[in-house]
Amino acid sequence: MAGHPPKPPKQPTETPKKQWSIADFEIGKPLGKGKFGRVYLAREIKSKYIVALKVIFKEQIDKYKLQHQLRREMEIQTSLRHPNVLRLYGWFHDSDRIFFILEYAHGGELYKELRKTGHFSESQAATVKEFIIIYFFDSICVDYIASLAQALAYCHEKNVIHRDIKPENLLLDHEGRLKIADFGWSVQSKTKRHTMCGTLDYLAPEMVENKAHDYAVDNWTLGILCYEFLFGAPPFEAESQSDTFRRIMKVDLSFPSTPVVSTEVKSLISQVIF
Ligand SMILES: Nc1ncnc2c1ncn2[C@@H]1O[C@H](COP(=O)(O)OP(=O)(O)OP(=O)(O)O)[C@@H](O)[C@H]1O
Repeated sequence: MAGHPPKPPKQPTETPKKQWSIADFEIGKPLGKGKFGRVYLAREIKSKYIVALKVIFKEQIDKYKLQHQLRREMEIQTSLRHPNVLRLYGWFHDSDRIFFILEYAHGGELYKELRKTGHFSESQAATVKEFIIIYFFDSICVDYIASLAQALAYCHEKNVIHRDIKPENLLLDHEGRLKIADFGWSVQSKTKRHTMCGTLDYLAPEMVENKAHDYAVDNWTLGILCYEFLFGAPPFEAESQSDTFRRIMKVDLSFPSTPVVSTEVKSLISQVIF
């Protein structure tokens, strides 16, 4: 079951209007556990295509009244097609569970990679030139920040705001390519939104204050992640949530003396986190 076929014979979506069921899959090892269910490695029996099957318990969804959020996640993630956005091929359900058929990210969480190394070198995170080119002039991406910037630019073009970009929601495929996952907090909207969501450390001031916000909140997070990739911790980390809140509101940004990071990159981060 383990392993990833280099050239899958057929993707689950290629059969039009197929009604999937659990009988179509062989279930393999557990890949992880989320708040509302578990994720398993799985293989579609007919095509032998390897996927990740996310199993969510309806009881939990009902309990926390998350039906709308889940439907939004399904609709948004199925509609997105970008090399750095994790594919949601389809979904199905039985009497008590909902199943998401997801692209399998063989490399797991970027978060674990970050925790292993402590921080990335500047060239791993992205060169300032590449970052600017990718984000503002839409050129080729070479690494994490650049990939993320490009994927976010794509989402924003489609009026999708992710709103919960953080290392835990970034997965890596078998080639180490970054994939944005977990569109549970995302919205598709041209107008400003009001819902407070996401993890405090990565939230923009307008989000922590529960004010109207738009795609700029994802760009803010890009700056936060760039900082975390380079220094190993997000810039406004504090002992308590209220201290983090205060630091975000003041944009209390400082750069540690080590690891050594170029002035250009520091200045870029300061500009993104304005
Ligand atoms: N497509 C995938 N490929 C490989 N591993 C995955 C995939 N999706 C999830 N995982 C693993 O399973 C874990 C749980 O994923 P899941 O999306 O359920 O949880 P989560 O990120 O905590 O989301 P939520 O906040 O919605 O509970 C992830 O942290 C990751 O390690």
